[in-house]
Amino acid sequence: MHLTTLTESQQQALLSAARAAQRQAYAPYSRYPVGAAVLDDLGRIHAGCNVENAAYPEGVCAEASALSAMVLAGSTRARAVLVVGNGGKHKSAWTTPCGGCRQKLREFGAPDLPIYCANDETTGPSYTLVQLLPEGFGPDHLGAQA
Ligand SMILES: O=c1ccn([C@H]2C[C@H](O)[C@@H](CO)O2)c(=O)[nH]1
Repeated sequence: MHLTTLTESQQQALLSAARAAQRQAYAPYSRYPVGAAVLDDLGRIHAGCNVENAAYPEGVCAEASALSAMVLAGSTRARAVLVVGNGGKHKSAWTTPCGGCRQKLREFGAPDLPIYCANDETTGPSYTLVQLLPEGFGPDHLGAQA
């Protein structure tokens, strides 16, 4: 895999944390379990899974869940994110963060925040946050720093 900015041990830890989280997903409606893992500025990993709801819009994405765990643990800086979903084997089907989650990542990540895609069998492409959310609005616009 090509998580070049991370150590091999961090890569493997992110991947296994996200895969373990995916197995815990509560996705009875979409049947599309997702796991996410965030590496924070202290080198810690925080995982999350999607948690759906009978009132569909109340569902929470895996990335949002992982970011909440990071904030709960006392960090507001994400250094890398890995998302695991099984959309299919075609390149276009890799699970990338939804629009809302791209904005949530913008709150806690630099423009070059690496976002890695994987499924439960293999790893996929990676992107930077600015690639997925160009010209995004963030804390800096408000004179704030997360
Ligand atoms: O990056 C993504 C994409 C989708 N989902 C969830 C939302 C919903 O529960 C299910 C289907 O969209 O997958 C995530 O958690 N993260």
